[in-house]
Amino acid sequence: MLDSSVSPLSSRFSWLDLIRDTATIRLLETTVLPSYLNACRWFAGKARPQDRFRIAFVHEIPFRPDDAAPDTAFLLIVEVRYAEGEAESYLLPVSFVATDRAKTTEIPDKGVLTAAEFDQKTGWVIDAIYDDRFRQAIFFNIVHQQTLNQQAGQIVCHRGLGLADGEASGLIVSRVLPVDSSNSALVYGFPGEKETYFLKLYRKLFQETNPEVELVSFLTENSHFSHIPAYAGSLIWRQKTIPDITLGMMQRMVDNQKDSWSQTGDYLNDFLYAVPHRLFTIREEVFERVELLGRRTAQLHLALFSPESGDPAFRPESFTDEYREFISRRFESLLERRYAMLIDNYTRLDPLAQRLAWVFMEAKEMIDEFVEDFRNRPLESLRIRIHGDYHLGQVLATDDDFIMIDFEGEPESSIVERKIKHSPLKDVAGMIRSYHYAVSAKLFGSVETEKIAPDHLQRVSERWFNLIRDTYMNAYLDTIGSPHPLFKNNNELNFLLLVYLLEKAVYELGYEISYRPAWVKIPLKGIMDVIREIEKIRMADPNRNSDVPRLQMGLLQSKKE
Ligand SMILES: Nc1ncnc2c1ncn2[C@@H]1O[C@H](COP(=O)(O)OP(=O)(O)O)[C@@H](O)[C@H]1O
Ligand SMILES: O=P(O)(O)O[C@H]1O[C@H](CO)[C@@H](O[C@H]2O[C@H](CO)[C@@H](O)[C@H](O)[C@H]2O)[C@H](O)[C@H]1O
Repeated sequence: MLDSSVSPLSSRFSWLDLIRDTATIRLLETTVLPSYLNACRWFAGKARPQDRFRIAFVHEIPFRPDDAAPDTAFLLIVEVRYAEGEAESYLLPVSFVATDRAKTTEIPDKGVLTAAEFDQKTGWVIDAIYDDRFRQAIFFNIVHQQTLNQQAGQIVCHRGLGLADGEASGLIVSRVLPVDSSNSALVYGFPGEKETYFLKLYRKLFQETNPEVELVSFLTENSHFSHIPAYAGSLIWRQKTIPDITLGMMQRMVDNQKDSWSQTGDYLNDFLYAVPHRLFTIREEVFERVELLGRRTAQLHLALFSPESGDPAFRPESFTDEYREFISRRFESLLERRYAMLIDNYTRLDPLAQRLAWVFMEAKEMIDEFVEDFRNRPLESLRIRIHGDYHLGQVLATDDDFIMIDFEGEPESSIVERKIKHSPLKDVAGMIRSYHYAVSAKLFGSVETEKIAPDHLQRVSERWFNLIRDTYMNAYLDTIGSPHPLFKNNNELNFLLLVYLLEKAVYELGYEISYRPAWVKIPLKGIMDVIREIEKIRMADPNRNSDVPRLQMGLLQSKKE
């Protein structure tokens, strides 16, 4: 599998001296890393013109001495500079696997950086996640809470409550989880038993503790919340003068068959098959699952609502002027970008999406007025830390329950933005949008319904969605209990839910124009539902500004209607 005809990178130094080997570092920066990173799924800079790859720091993670000779992996902190915009830093652990060892190690092609020769020893420089010695070393360091001194600061390993005392002292086996995502996942287990630990190695690094570590450790150690995989530890790069940088986090491994997006898709199949027969079927089991997710979501928010917390990061806050100004500005700028994207891509949209796009553009003034209302209206509900990127794909379905994962926040937001407290209704809106996606994607993307008129499909999916949304929402609110300081009253609750639903659907619109043009109508329909509600609120308000035009719903009719 490893191609021995590739001409190797050659150094007179030994691998252990990589930090001093400036010529090899240079060569890696100029010839190896650009092509390697651009082929990695987790490298987010592929679409940006790149200026330079620089190995900004090298940390050493010695292996445990299972060999006669000491050996080590290096954590490369690779800084990528672009023609425009901010530079980014990525974590790339590397190890050197000599030719004889390579024969007995399973290394996928995508894990090989280059063939190499160090001090006359030939072999391969690989992404160290594919080297069991590295995986073992990381696990050992977390279990034993090691601190490893480096040229720049320290690598500090923290052990969490999810790693039971004594449990991890025996032999452990490990592998790389074959999920291609924005990070890398390593899993660990005891021989002959189910895998027990899941370690996420973050690839894109931020100068701040990753919000995921803050939330998961708080939920495990402070709230004892059992519907996340318990926090088992983390890997931190600590320096005196700048905030901690999180390199990895370990949690308990969850035995799951699929995530809730796939599970909801399965449930929707029954519904889909009945549509051509003009039957409307939802099994009771589906309502029970949706109700359970509503309850679990509320329990998550109750676990994050911590008025007594000594930690200011988790203390509830009010809707300050700053917060409202920040959200309003971010929203206005998002709207501008989305209108521009729609205009640029209008001709690529299908007729239904085009009609929806028209109504959205015609409603601009009404939406502006709604955002302005959010900016100025007094609000007495509270804001807390939330999941931040909550949708069906972030909830694993176990046999009879749910486990929530991926607390990193919105991928497009900066790390500081991801730590801002919001109303938990932002998460609720994320899940509601996800149910809307699930039914729309199923009905509009399946052969069973391809001959059915889009307007009819729209009505059928709306019926399913309304029932599911209400089931989820009722279970959520029942569990939160009323009155609750998180939500001042029903008026505020309904208003805030509309704000976050609109924001989420407008965000999704950009994602779909860029990645799945056939799905653009899904967020546009979500936007439509919200602006209909806004219109109702306006009409009921005697002080409304009558200059703002009414919603042009007539534009939604297809010609034959
Ligand atoms: N604790 C866990 N136990 C088992 N599988 C998990 C666990 N956490 C995540 N996964 C699996 O790994 C995938 C990626 O995890 P996620 O947290 O979403 O990482 P990323 O931020 O890289 O998308 C998930 O979709 C899920 O299949
Ligand atoms: O999970 P990510 O953090 O990568 O989120 C991005 O991709 C999601 C798609 O995978 C996208 O989510 C949208 O599509 C989902 C179905 O594929 C749906 O369940 C979500 O409700 C919808 O928002 C997400 O917006 C994007 O940030």
